[in-house]
Amino acid sequence: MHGLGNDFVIFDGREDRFDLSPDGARFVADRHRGVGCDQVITLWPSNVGDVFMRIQNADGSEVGACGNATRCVAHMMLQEFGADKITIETLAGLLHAERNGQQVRVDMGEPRLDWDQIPLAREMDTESVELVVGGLGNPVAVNMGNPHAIFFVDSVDGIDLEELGPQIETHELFPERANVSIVEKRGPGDLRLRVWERGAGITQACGSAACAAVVAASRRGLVERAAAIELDGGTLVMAWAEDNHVMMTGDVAYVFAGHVFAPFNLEGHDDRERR
Ligand SMILES: N[C@@H](CCC[C@H](N)C(=O)O)C(=O)O
Repeated sequence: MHGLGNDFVIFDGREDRFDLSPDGARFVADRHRGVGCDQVITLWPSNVGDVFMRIQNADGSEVGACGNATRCVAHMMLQEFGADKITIETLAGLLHAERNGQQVRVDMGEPRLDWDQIPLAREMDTESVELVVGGLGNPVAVNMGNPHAIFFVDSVDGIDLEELGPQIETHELFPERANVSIVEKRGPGDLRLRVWERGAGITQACGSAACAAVVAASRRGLVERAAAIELDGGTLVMAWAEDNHVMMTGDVAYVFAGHVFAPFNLEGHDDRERR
């Protein structure tokens, strides 16, 4: 599936508890050798929600949050259960999702804003982080179940995110690395966002980055706790509600790729050569 072009391979491991190693996830996500995706998602049974969603980045790392995959999995489960609401457990907590017409709305939970919750390497104001890399400086840091650095710029065009993204992702200030966003205010309640994702690189969209962006822009007084966020792959409607929860609404899409799996041994080995 994909959410605004941020694409996923989703394994249903609810019955056999299918478990993919970091190497296996890297292989599946590889766009040349494997199927190719930004994140690999595995569904497991949950004791507290309708389903547990495991998230592995294209580099094999396991993470706590993925907004776009949450919408996709929510849509699958809403269809399967014939329900209007669903709960999804992740490493970061229990998320609630519901139908919103053809779209899915997810309560992405509460942002964490203290320096040691991001986490940063040392104490500082997360609304103005002491960091300058290339032409980018003073990001807002937000944790949405995963760490985000949000840089506000006059124009997102012409910024070399391929060059600066990895430098910031792996900067010593972020002991767990960081997702890196550049945000331009295009109008009242209208933000343009480009993202370099931790463990995946440039993606067409990042739901948790959109959450972090509406929180960061609100803290800086650029929006009034709500925004339409325009990503490379489409638009997400975001709100940071008065109860401190971040609400995300957007599209999902199915990509039927079952036949692509046939040549692969999913333990992480490509056995096409033997066939
Ligand atoms: N694409 C996701 C975020 C996936 C995880 C992220 N790369 C991380 O390492 O934290 C989204 O839509 O939120």
